Amino acid sequence: MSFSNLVRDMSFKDGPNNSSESRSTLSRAKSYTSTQATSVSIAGDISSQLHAGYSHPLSRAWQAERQLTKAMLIYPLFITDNPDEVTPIPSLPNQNRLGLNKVVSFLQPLVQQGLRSVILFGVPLAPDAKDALGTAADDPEGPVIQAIRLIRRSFPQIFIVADVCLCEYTSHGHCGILYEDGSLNNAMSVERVSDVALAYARAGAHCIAPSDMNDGRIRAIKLKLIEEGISHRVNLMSYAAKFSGCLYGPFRDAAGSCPSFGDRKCYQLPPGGRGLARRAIRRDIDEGADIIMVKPASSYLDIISDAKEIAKDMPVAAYQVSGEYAMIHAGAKAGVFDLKTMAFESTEGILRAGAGIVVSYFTPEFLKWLDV
Ligand SMILES: NCc1[nH]cc(CCC(=O)O)c1CC(=O)O
Ligand SMILES: [Zn+2]
Ligand SMILES: [Zn+2]
Repeated sequence: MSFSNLVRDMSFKDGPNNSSESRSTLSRAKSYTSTQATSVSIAGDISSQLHAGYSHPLSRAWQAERQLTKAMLIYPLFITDNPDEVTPIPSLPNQNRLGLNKVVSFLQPLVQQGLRSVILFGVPLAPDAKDALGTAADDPEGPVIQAIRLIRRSFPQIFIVADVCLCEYTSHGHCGILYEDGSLNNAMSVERVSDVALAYARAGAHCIAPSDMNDGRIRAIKLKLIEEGISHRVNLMSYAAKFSGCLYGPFRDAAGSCPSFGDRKCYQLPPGGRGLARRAIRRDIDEGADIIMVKPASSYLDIISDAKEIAKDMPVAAYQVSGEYAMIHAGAKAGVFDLKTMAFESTEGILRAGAGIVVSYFTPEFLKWLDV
């Protein structure tokens, strides 16, 4: 057995009960080494000793630059226009669509456990709710605007993020307004999206998070907030690096926002597009974003790390999206791993990459798990 193998072997005996055994094993290892490999210096021996850093849960926790805290979590909520509804979302285990009358009782226990922030998505269910312009998005009687008002009244300490997009409200399910040939009319979309953003901000949202991905939307929203005189109290979180891919399926189920034709590849980033992501991050900083978001999270840790490098003086958020959450649940159900362990491991990866804010469907669980 080589010296390094022998030492690695010893790593399983590092509990307090094994310390004397470990010491004697170490001296045996040393004498073995001194006859077999005299070139190993004492300095080499010292620098090879790392396990002291992870022999105790607290010294293990200290190895992380950033440890998950409740304040880092934003919890996604799906609000319907059907006031008494609480409907489980089949593809998103443990998540529900909520009607307005259910929001307060649903949030109450979570707020007590330390919930600090929610991100709101509207889910119009009424049969005539959708049209080509997504008119319902900023309906003053619509679920998002009503939920913003309600949550501000009921839980003044909660930081309310309003996702802004048209896809939940357009008849075609795309994230903007379309030309007749079905392609995205960027100019009209930006105009519409920024109007919706302004409506959410006026209603009292602390943070506007446009996920539509139209070019120039951050600047347009920022200018409208300034013009309105509310830019000092409304934070702008850009989904700057949002990749197209197959991880949004359960969300589109939940929000009823699946495009009726085509896909979103012409306005969300291609999964290999690291350079485009870096350009989008720089652009959105220039246009006035206050927080940069990367989405999805776990398959895009390099992008999170790029975001932290490019936006080093800003908070960076990561969205562990519906498909990632559903995958972890499926894996746990199949016995691949333990749910809680994997929820922590995936989130720690996201923090390690550079995020300081995590949008997570695990938020209610984390609020409990972080207490013990
Ligand atoms: N613009 C819609 C939107 N806003 C947030 C998500 C994804 C969230 C998730 O999957 O959890 C999506 C889906 C999409 O772009 O199709
Ligand atoms: Zn959208
Ligand atoms: Zn959206």
